[in-house]
Amino acid sequence: MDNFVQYAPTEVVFGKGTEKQAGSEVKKWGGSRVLIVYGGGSVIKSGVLDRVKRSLDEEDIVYDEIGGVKPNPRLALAEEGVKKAIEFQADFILGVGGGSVIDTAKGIAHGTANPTLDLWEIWTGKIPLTKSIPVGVVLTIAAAGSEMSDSAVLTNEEVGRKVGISTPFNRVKFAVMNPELAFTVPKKQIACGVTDIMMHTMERYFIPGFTCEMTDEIAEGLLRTVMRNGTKALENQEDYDVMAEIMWCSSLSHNDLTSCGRGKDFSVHKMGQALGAKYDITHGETLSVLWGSWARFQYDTAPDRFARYAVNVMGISSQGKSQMEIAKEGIEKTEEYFQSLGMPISLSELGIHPSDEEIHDLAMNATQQDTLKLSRLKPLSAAEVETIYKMA
Ligand SMILES: NC(=O)c1ccc[n+]([C@@H]2O[C@H](COP(=O)([O-])OP(=O)(O)OC[C@H]3O[C@@H](n4cnc5c(N)ncnc54)[C@H](O)[C@@H]3O)[C@@H](O)[C@H]2O)c1
Repeated sequence: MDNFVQYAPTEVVFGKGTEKQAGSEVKKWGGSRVLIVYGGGSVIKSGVLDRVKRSLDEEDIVYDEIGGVKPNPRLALAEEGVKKAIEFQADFILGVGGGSVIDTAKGIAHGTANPTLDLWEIWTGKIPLTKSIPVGVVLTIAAAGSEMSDSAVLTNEEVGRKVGISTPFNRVKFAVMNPELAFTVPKKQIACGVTDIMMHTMERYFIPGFTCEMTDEIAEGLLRTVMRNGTKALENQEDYDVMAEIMWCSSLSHNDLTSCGRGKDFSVHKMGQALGAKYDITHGETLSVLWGSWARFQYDTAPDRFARYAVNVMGISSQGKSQMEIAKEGIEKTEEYFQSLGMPISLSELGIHPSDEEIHDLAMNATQQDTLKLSRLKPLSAAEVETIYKMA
């Protein structure tokens, strides 16, 4: 087991009706002037935004708001939010929505605390982030895990890049999670969410060289739970217990519990972000499209790890088979599971047929111009990443 620090400071307020506690949570964490951030209107239609506002009123907390966050959230809207927050003298940012809203809220908080600095320069690491203002979240979809993660992802449309920033300042103060709020999530988004939750766990699992029994058992249990309930949610998404399991998996998959003693990789995410920035594809789809090709390209470097996954997560029988055979079956069964959710496992299923030049650009983008070796299984150069894109 490698040395590690486990830091997951977010207060989780989980269960039915908990959005009514948003106001008291904001007050508890010192907020008195709040900028509410939300997306395309589902929170208006469902009435959740009104309930959240009422709970702020009850605590005499004043607020302003910014809506219109889109999936693959844009830097430009976060910058608009920073302006609004500064004008309003906001001391707290409250995101009501999913990963796109939460990441925008995090961006607005960082920009508001650093009004003289350029947000994109902070985002890309050119300027170190040394302070922010507090963020709270009312989650409406189980997927990204941003409600407990140390990361946030924004797309800069001007330069065509989708970039994530990891920092302790991205840990939100509280996350209100009422699974009932996710009953209205479209089926495609539920499937994308389950895929993303799986990938957050798998990107911490396929790292060879460490013995981490407890961490492995948690990860394998999480994967089995989210897969079982993912299938059930597509049959009946208004089953509270099913949605509750998925929502809790979403947070645990990305609060670093499953990296303890092993760390994380996130190469599939990096390759997926390059795809998301270029083609504006839903995040979960970028992952289901790439994972099988990523795994086939390098499972021979850690067949024991892939075989363990195949047996313990995908339920493959090991009898009479070599580790390589078991590992390969595990990859195939994972792709079959993605397909059972209606997720694509190749780019062509999304109608995307990139040219060689476009694939080269994607690989250069994902590897930061071939300066970043992706993957902790086999450090992948830009040329190898190109091969994986071609396989996908
Ligand atoms: N910060 C992180 O740790 C992290 C991790 C993974 C992914 N991400 C990023 O998060 C984004 C994806 O976030 P997401 O998967 O949570 O989805 P999302 O926030 O993009 O939302 C997906 C869609 O579902 C809709 N929606 C949300 N809640 C709804 C509800 N209750 N009813 C009806 N519709 C609803 C949204 O309006 C949107 O159209 C991507 O940009 C991805 O790169 C961030």
